[in-house]
This record gives sequence, structure tokens and C-alpha cells, in this order.
Amino acid sequence: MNTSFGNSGAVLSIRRGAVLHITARTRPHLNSESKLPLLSSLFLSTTTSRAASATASMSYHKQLAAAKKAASVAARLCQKVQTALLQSDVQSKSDKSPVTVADYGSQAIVSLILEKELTAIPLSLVAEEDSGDLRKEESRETLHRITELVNDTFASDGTINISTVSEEDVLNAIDTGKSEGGPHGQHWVLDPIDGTKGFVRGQQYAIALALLDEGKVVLGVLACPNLPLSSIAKSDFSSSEDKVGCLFFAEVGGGTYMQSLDGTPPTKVHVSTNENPEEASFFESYEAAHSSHGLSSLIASKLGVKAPPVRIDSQAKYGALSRGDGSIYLRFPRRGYVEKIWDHAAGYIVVAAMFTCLCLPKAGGVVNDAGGKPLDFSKGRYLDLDTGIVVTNQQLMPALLKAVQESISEKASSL
Ligand SMILES: Nc1ncnc2c1ncn2[C@@H]1O[C@H](COP(=O)(O)O)[C@@H](O)[C@H]1OP(=O)(O)O
Ligand SMILES: [Mg+2]
Ligand SMILES: [Mg+2]
Ligand SMILES: [Mg+2]
Repeated sequence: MNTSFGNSGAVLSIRRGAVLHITARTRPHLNSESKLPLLSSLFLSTTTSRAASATASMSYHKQLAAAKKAASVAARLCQKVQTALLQSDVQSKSDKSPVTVADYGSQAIVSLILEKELTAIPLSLVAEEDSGDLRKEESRETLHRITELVNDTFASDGTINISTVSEEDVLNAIDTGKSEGGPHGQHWVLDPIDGTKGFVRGQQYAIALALLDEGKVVLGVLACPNLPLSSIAKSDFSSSEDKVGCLFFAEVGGGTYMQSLDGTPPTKVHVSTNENPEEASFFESYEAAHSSHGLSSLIASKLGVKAPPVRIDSQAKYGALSRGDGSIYLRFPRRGYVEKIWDHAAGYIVVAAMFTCLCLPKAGGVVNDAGGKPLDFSKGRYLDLDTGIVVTNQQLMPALLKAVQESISEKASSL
């Protein structure tokens, strides 16, 4: 069935339950490792030491628990929508990117749960979606469906003490996400569905939630409902029958943990300690329009990487990297594209919250721009970047940055 949406020109061919085609015109759990975070302020990695020094004495356990709950409940709404995707659930925003009832529903759920769980200070939320289109007359049915989904999701979760919400409550909860963020105070940063194109294709996506404190990312949660619990190091992992649904979480100076979305106890994860580029595998966007595959392959060949790229959508790439499924993530959007903080904040801390300790002396992920500078989340809703984003471990970063610079110059001179 082909259906156009308004003036935006998005065309979708969708069968109930499956997307056939899309074209667009237009405190960690008390396990044996639970004592490690207590040591962490003594052995911080260089990548997080500045943020950690400002915040080492602070504890974000209450916020982390609320964030895990919010992202897990939002993930349930997204799973429900993805398995029974209806054509009317996908619309197109003014920038031609897709948005679904699940993007809105997920944002409303996270906003309502954070508000309910964290009453000490007023909620400041920097989030991707706003209610502008939903308040239009033609969106009445869509808003009704989102509200129904939010209420059904709360009702089916025995731990959520939120009474039935109205359509106006949903609109207001979505609009809580209009904060501008910035260098002072605490701000939550949310991408309610990161990788909407992957979501619509029935593939990878993430609910990405992070907390900024004085401009630094201090905690992050990544819910990846379709990511296998076991490694996706091989590019053909999609054929795997493995159990899926991962929840990654990290607190500054406390390392990164992963548990299944259905609640198994968390285990500590760490980035690959591989020092040999020939043994490295790298992640990049599934969507060629989001990141230059040509530039990545040039960089990979300069480095001597042998494995083909693993292409998946969303910040699930950061999650996979944080547990060592691969050692490099490359992202080079087209010229003029401005990266948003919600597309990287949670992924950044999940990779960079590693701490060096006596047992893992070289553990630690680094997230830089293509010029080698750390990402700065204190500038508002956007990131001010040199060319692209490169992620790897501390050992490989110098060689990677050299290959990145050489490849960028080579490409520029060939134009
Ligand atoms: N033209 C674009 N170039 C780069 N990234 C984009 C573009 N359009 C949307 N994005 C965002 O990039 C991220 C996904 O990229 P990828 O999956 O390739 O890593 C998502 O955050 C997506 O937004 P959204 O959150 O709306 O899905
Ligand atoms: Mg979007
Ligand atoms: Mg996104
Ligand atoms: Mg999004």
C-alpha cells in the first residue's frame, strides 16, 4: 500500500506488521563487580578525568535508576509499535526525516517518568521531538493513538504509578523537551528513537537518554531493543537467532554495564583493547546519506583494517563498541549537517565512562571529532564539530586520527 503524508512527500509501502519499502521524495546492580565503581574515582581514564574531577564526589544513582526505568518502559512502547507498524504510524517532519507514533510516545513516556521519579529539581529536558505537528487538526487520530499507546504501556507495567494521561498531558510532556541545555545546571538529553529509519525498516534503533551536569555528560542509558545480547562483530549478524534487547548504562567514573531489557543482572563491559588496526573491525551508519561510506573505506584501508564495515543504525553502534564487538566507529555526515547532542550524549558516556583500573590498565573508549577534539555538550542543542566523529580505544586513536586527516585531505584535493 502506498500512502503520501501531507505536503512532505514521504511515500511508504507498508504491510501490517512489516515494512516492505520506504522511499522519501522529499549504582550498578550488586553483583561481584559492584565494588569496582567505588574504586573508580581513584583510577579514572584520561577521557573522562576532566568531567569526573568536577563530579567525582557526586552520585547520580537516583537519576540513573530513573533513567533506566524511563528508557526500558519507552522501549516496550517502541517494540509494540514496531511489531505492528501501521502506515498511519509514520509521518514526515519538515526536514523530511521520518517520525512515528513511537518517537512521540517514547518521548512522552520518558518525560512523564523522569518528572514522576525526580521531584527534587524542575525537569530540564533537551529532546528531539516537539508537539507542533501533533497539535494540527489533521493529527487528531495520531494524537489519540499515541495517548492510547502511552496509557496502555503504563497500565501493563505494574511498577509505574502514573494515572491515565490525557491528550493534553501527552502534548505537554512532549514539549518539556524544549530546553536549550547549555553549560550550567543539569539537563536531560533524549532521543526517543534514535535511528527512526532503522526502526521503520524493522532493524536497529535506540532510546538514548543522558544527563548533563555543568555541561558534561555524567550518565547515560541506551536501550537497544533489537540488538543481540551476544557480539555482532561479524557484518552478517542480522541472520543470527540470538536473543535480543540490550540496556547499556554508564555513570561517569563508574564504568559501563549491560543487562538484557527483560531484566537479567547487569554485567560490566569494556571496549576492545585491540592495538592492531589489521584486527580492528569498524561500525558505520547503515544509511549512506548519514555518513560517507567512501571516506570510511579510505580511512580503513589506510589503517590496514581487513574486515568489512558493520553497518547498523543508531547509537546501538556505541553500545556494541562499548562491549568490544568492534574497535572503531566512523561518522562523516554530509557537509552542512549539524549534529545534535541527543544523537551522541548517551552513546558518548557509554563508550567513554570506562575507567582504568589495576585489572584493565588500558580500558577506555575515546570519542573525538575528526580534528581530535573531545565532543563538547555544553553549547546548547547542537554540537560544534570538525567534519565528523571518530570513536575508538585509547591505543588506536592516534593512528586513526592520522588516517582520518590524510583521507580528508586526499578527498579534498581530488575534488
Ligand atoms: N541527513 C542526516 N545525516 C546524518 N544523520 C542524520 C541525518 N538525518 C537524520 N540523522 C540522524 O542520524 C542518526 C542515525 O544515524 P545512523 O543510524 O546513521 O547512525 C539519527 O539520530 C538520525 O536521526 P533520528 O534520531 O531522527 O533517527
Ligand atoms: Mg528524527
Ligand atoms: Mg537521533
Ligand atoms: Mg530520533
